[in-house]
Amino acid sequence: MNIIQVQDYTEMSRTAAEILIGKVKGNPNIKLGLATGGTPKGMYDDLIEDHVRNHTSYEHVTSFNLDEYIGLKPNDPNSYHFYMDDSLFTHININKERTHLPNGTADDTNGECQRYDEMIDSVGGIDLQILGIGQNGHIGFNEPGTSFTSGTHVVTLEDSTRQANARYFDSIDEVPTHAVTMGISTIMKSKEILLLISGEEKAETLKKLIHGDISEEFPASILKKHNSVTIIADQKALSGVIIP
Ligand SMILES: N[C@@H]1[C@@H](O)[C@H](O)[C@@H](COP(=O)(O)O)O[C@@H]1O
Repeated sequence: MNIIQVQDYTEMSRTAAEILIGKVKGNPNIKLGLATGGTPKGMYDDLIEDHVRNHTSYEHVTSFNLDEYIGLKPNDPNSYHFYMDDSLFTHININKERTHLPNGTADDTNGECQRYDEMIDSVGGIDLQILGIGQNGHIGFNEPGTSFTSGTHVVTLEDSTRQANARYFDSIDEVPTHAVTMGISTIMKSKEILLLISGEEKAETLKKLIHGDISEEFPASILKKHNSVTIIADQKALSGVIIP
Protein backbone atom coordinates (compact mmCIF):
# COMPACT_ATOMS: atom_id res chain seq x y z
CA MET A 1 0.00 0.00 0.00
CA ASN A 2 1.34 3.35 -1.02
CA ILE A 3 0.83 6.10 1.59
CA ILE A 4 0.60 9.77 0.69
CA GLN A 5 1.09 11.83 3.84
CA VAL A 6 -0.69 15.15 3.94
CA GLN A 7 -1.11 17.86 6.51
CA ASP A 8 -4.82 17.94 7.13
CA TYR A 9 -8.33 17.28 5.81
CA THR A 10 -8.11 20.14 3.32
CA GLU A 11 -4.92 18.82 1.76
CA MET A 12 -6.24 15.25 1.78
CA SER A 13 -9.34 16.37 -0.10
CA ARG A 14 -7.39 18.40 -2.63
CA THR A 15 -4.86 15.61 -3.24
CA ALA A 16 -7.64 13.06 -3.76
CA ALA A 17 -9.51 15.40 -6.10
CA GLU A 18 -6.37 16.01 -8.16
CA ILE A 19 -5.77 12.28 -8.54
CA LEU A 20 -9.38 11.65 -9.50
CA ILE A 21 -9.47 14.54 -11.99
CA GLY A 22 -6.25 13.24 -13.58
CA LYS A 23 -7.81 9.79 -13.99
CA VAL A 24 -11.01 11.21 -15.49
CA LYS A 25 -9.01 13.28 -17.97
CA GLY A 26 -6.89 10.25 -18.88
CA ASN A 27 -9.93 8.04 -19.34
CA PRO A 28 -13.19 9.97 -19.96
CA ASN A 29 -15.14 6.65 -19.87
CA ILE A 30 -13.77 5.76 -16.44
CA LYS A 31 -15.86 3.64 -14.09
CA LEU A 32 -15.66 5.17 -10.63
CA GLY A 33 -16.56 3.59 -7.32
CA LEU A 34 -17.77 6.31 -4.96
CA ALA A 35 -18.14 6.58 -1.20
CA THR A 36 -20.25 8.62 1.20
CA GLY A 37 -19.67 9.83 4.76
CA GLY A 38 -17.86 12.88 6.04
CA THR A 39 -14.46 11.89 4.65
CA PRO A 40 -14.98 12.29 0.86
CA LYS A 41 -17.18 15.41 1.20
CA GLY A 42 -14.23 17.83 0.83
CA MET A 43 -12.99 15.95 -2.23
CA TYR A 44 -16.43 16.28 -3.83
CA ASP A 45 -16.39 20.03 -3.07
CA ASP A 46 -13.01 20.28 -4.82
CA LEU A 47 -14.27 18.31 -7.83
CA ILE A 48 -17.18 20.74 -8.14
CA GLU A 49 -14.91 23.75 -7.86
CA ASP A 50 -12.63 22.34 -10.55
CA HIS A 51 -15.60 21.53 -12.77
CA VAL A 52 -16.83 25.12 -12.55
CA ARG A 53 -13.39 26.60 -13.07
CA ASN A 54 -11.75 24.19 -15.51
CA HIS A 55 -14.77 22.43 -17.02
CA THR A 56 -13.47 18.92 -16.40
CA SER A 57 -16.12 16.77 -18.04
CA TYR A 58 -17.89 13.80 -16.43
CA GLU A 59 -20.20 13.31 -19.41
CA HIS A 60 -18.97 9.79 -20.14
CA VAL A 61 -18.15 8.74 -16.58
CA THR A 62 -20.02 5.85 -14.96
CA SER A 63 -20.25 5.58 -11.17
CA PHE A 64 -21.22 2.96 -8.63
CA ASN A 65 -21.61 3.81 -4.97
CA LEU A 66 -20.54 1.48 -2.24
CA ASP A 67 -23.70 1.29 -0.23
CA GLU A 68 -27.19 2.45 0.74
CA TYR A 69 -29.35 2.17 3.83
CA ILE A 70 -32.27 -0.22 3.67
CA GLY A 71 -35.63 1.49 3.99
CA LEU A 72 -34.64 5.01 2.94
CA LYS A 73 -36.11 6.29 -0.31
CA PRO A 74 -33.76 8.12 -2.74
CA ASN A 75 -35.35 11.47 -1.83
CA ASP A 76 -34.87 10.93 1.91
CA PRO A 77 -32.26 13.51 3.00
CA ASN A 78 -30.41 10.81 4.95
CA SER A 79 -30.18 8.38 2.06
CA TYR A 80 -26.91 8.01 0.22
CA HIS A 81 -28.79 8.69 -3.04
CA PHE A 82 -29.62 12.12 -1.65
CA TYR A 83 -26.08 12.64 -0.35
CA MET A 84 -24.58 11.93 -3.77
CA ASP A 85 -27.04 14.15 -5.64
CA ASP A 86 -26.55 16.94 -3.15
CA SER A 87 -22.77 16.62 -2.71
CA LEU A 88 -21.75 15.96 -6.30
CA PHE A 89 -24.04 14.77 -9.07
CA THR A 90 -26.26 17.84 -9.46
CA HIS A 91 -23.18 20.09 -9.59
CA ILE A 92 -21.22 18.39 -12.39
CA ASN A 93 -22.16 17.24 -15.88
CA ILE A 94 -22.39 13.53 -15.06
CA ASN A 95 -25.20 11.67 -16.85
CA LYS A 96 -27.57 10.69 -14.02
CA GLU A 97 -28.41 7.47 -15.93
CA ARG A 98 -24.82 6.35 -15.51
CA THR A 99 -24.76 6.90 -11.74
CA HIS A 100 -25.65 3.87 -9.67
CA LEU A 101 -26.38 3.19 -6.02
CA PRO A 102 -27.85 0.05 -4.50
CA ASN A 103 -31.62 0.27 -4.18
CA GLY A 104 -32.40 0.23 -0.47
CA THR A 105 -36.14 -0.06 -1.01
CA ALA A 106 -36.21 -2.99 -3.45
CA ASP A 107 -38.82 -5.69 -2.70
CA ASP A 108 -36.25 -8.35 -3.46
CA THR A 109 -33.11 -7.08 -1.75
CA ASN A 110 -31.08 -10.22 -2.45
CA GLY A 111 -31.98 -10.02 -6.14
CA GLU A 112 -30.98 -6.36 -6.04
CA CYS A 113 -27.56 -7.29 -4.63
CA GLN A 114 -26.95 -9.79 -7.41
CA ARG A 115 -28.14 -7.29 -10.03
CA TYR A 116 -25.71 -4.67 -8.66
CA ASP A 117 -22.67 -6.97 -8.97
CA GLU A 118 -23.76 -8.04 -12.46
CA MET A 119 -24.09 -4.42 -13.51
CA ILE A 120 -20.57 -3.64 -12.29
CA ASP A 121 -19.22 -6.68 -14.13
CA SER A 122 -21.13 -5.77 -17.30
CA VAL A 123 -19.25 -2.48 -17.66
CA GLY A 124 -15.89 -4.18 -17.14
CA GLY A 125 -15.51 -3.46 -13.42
CA ILE A 126 -14.51 -0.41 -11.43
CA ASP A 127 -11.34 1.40 -12.51
CA LEU A 128 -10.92 3.58 -9.43
CA GLN A 129 -12.65 2.96 -6.12
CA ILE A 130 -12.75 5.74 -3.51
CA LEU A 131 -12.98 4.46 0.06
CA GLY A 132 -13.40 5.90 3.52
CA ILE A 133 -13.06 3.69 6.57
CA GLY A 134 -15.11 3.18 9.72
CA GLN A 135 -13.38 3.24 13.11
CA ASN A 136 -13.87 -0.53 13.38
CA GLY A 137 -12.17 -1.03 10.01
CA HIS A 138 -15.34 -1.33 7.95
CA ILE A 139 -15.21 -0.45 4.28
CA GLY A 140 -18.49 0.27 2.56
CA PHE A 141 -20.74 -1.21 5.23
CA ASN A 142 -18.75 -4.44 5.52
CA GLU A 143 -18.64 -4.84 9.26
CA PRO A 144 -16.05 -6.95 11.16
CA GLY A 145 -16.67 -10.63 10.51
CA THR A 146 -17.77 -10.16 6.89
CA SER A 147 -16.37 -12.85 4.61
CA PHE A 148 -13.58 -11.67 2.34
CA THR A 149 -15.35 -13.55 -0.47
CA SER A 150 -18.62 -11.62 -0.11
CA GLY A 151 -20.28 -9.97 -3.08
CA THR A 152 -22.86 -7.19 -2.68
CA HIS A 153 -25.08 -8.18 0.23
CA VAL A 154 -27.40 -7.06 3.02
CA VAL A 155 -25.78 -6.23 6.35
CA THR A 156 -26.94 -5.62 9.89
CA LEU A 157 -25.20 -2.47 11.06
CA GLU A 158 -23.19 -2.57 14.28
CA ASP A 159 -24.41 -0.28 17.06
CA SER A 160 -21.10 1.60 16.90
CA THR A 161 -21.62 2.27 13.18
CA ARG A 162 -25.18 3.45 13.76
CA GLN A 163 -23.95 5.72 16.54
CA ALA A 164 -21.15 7.12 14.36
CA ASN A 165 -23.65 7.91 11.61
CA ALA A 166 -26.36 9.19 13.98
CA ARG A 167 -24.94 12.72 13.63
CA TYR A 168 -26.77 12.98 10.31
CA PHE A 169 -30.15 11.93 11.77
CA ASP A 170 -32.49 13.58 14.30
CA SER A 171 -32.04 10.67 16.66
CA ILE A 172 -30.27 7.30 16.83
CA ASP A 173 -33.67 5.56 16.53
CA GLU A 174 -33.97 6.91 12.99
CA VAL A 175 -30.69 5.38 11.85
CA PRO A 176 -31.56 2.29 9.79
CA THR A 177 -30.50 -1.06 11.20
CA HIS A 178 -29.65 -2.58 7.81
CA ALA A 179 -27.91 -1.60 4.61
CA VAL A 180 -26.91 -2.96 1.22
CA THR A 181 -23.19 -2.83 0.59
CA MET A 182 -20.78 -3.85 -2.12
CA GLY A 183 -19.01 -6.88 -0.73
CA ILE A 184 -15.34 -7.20 0.05
CA SER A 185 -14.72 -9.19 -3.13
CA THR A 186 -16.63 -6.57 -5.15
CA ILE A 187 -14.35 -3.87 -3.74
CA MET A 188 -11.22 -5.98 -4.23
CA LYS A 189 -12.03 -6.44 -7.94
CA SER A 190 -11.54 -2.69 -8.48
CA LYS A 191 -8.44 -2.05 -10.53
CA GLU A 192 -7.24 0.75 -8.27
CA ILE A 193 -8.27 1.90 -4.79
CA LEU A 194 -7.88 5.27 -3.11
CA LEU A 195 -8.48 5.21 0.64
CA LEU A 196 -8.95 8.54 2.41
CA ILE A 197 -8.40 8.80 6.13
CA SER A 198 -8.38 11.87 8.32
CA GLY A 199 -8.55 12.86 11.96
CA GLU A 200 -7.38 11.57 15.32
CA GLU A 201 -10.50 9.45 15.77
CA LYS A 202 -9.17 7.30 12.91
CA ALA A 203 -5.56 7.11 14.21
CA GLU A 204 -6.07 3.75 15.93
CA THR A 205 -7.85 2.45 12.82
CA LEU A 206 -4.97 3.42 10.52
CA LYS A 207 -2.42 1.99 12.94
CA LYS A 208 -4.28 -1.34 12.91
CA LEU A 209 -4.52 -1.26 9.14
CA ILE A 210 -0.82 -0.63 8.62
CA HIS A 211 0.66 -2.68 11.45
CA GLY A 212 -2.02 -5.31 12.13
CA ASP A 213 -2.71 -8.71 10.58
CA ILE A 214 -5.02 -9.50 7.71
CA SER A 215 -8.23 -10.68 9.32
CA GLU A 216 -11.95 -10.71 8.62
CA GLU A 217 -12.31 -9.10 12.05
CA PHE A 218 -10.82 -5.97 10.51
CA PRO A 219 -12.33 -5.77 7.00
CA ALA A 220 -10.00 -3.10 5.56
CA SER A 221 -6.98 -5.32 6.27
CA ILE A 222 -7.72 -7.22 3.04
CA LEU A 223 -6.57 -4.14 1.13
CA LYS A 224 -3.00 -5.25 1.84
CA LYS A 225 -3.58 -8.00 -0.71
CA HIS A 226 -4.64 -5.58 -3.44
CA ASN A 227 -1.86 -4.57 -5.80
CA SER A 228 -2.87 -0.96 -6.29
CA VAL A 229 -3.98 0.79 -3.11
CA THR A 230 -3.08 4.37 -2.28
CA ILE A 231 -3.87 5.75 1.16
CA ILE A 232 -4.08 9.49 1.58
CA ALA A 233 -3.78 10.16 5.30
CA ASP A 234 -3.43 13.35 7.30
CA GLN A 235 -1.08 13.95 10.22
CA LYS A 236 -3.69 13.30 12.90
CA ALA A 237 -4.69 9.96 11.37
CA LEU A 238 -1.02 9.06 10.96
CA SER A 239 -0.13 9.79 14.59
CA GLY A 240 0.11 6.11 15.58
CA VAL A 241 1.81 4.87 12.43
CA ILE A 242 5.50 4.14 12.06
CA ILE A 243 6.51 4.96 8.49
CA PRO A 244 9.78 3.27 7.56
N1 LIG B 1 -20.83 3.44 4.83
C1 LIG B 1 -20.00 4.52 5.22
C2 LIG B 1 -18.58 4.23 4.82
O1 LIG B 1 -18.49 4.14 3.41
C3 LIG B 1 -17.68 5.31 5.38
O2 LIG B 1 -16.36 5.12 4.91
C4 LIG B 1 -17.70 5.28 6.87
C5 LIG B 1 -16.84 6.35 7.51
O3 LIG B 1 -17.52 7.55 7.55
P1 LIG B 1 -16.88 8.95 7.80
O4 LIG B 1 -16.13 9.28 6.55
O5 LIG B 1 -18.03 9.88 8.01
O6 LIG B 1 -16.00 8.81 8.98
O7 LIG B 1 -19.03 5.47 7.32
C6 LIG B 1 -20.12 4.85 6.70
O8 LIG B 1 -20.43 3.79 7.49
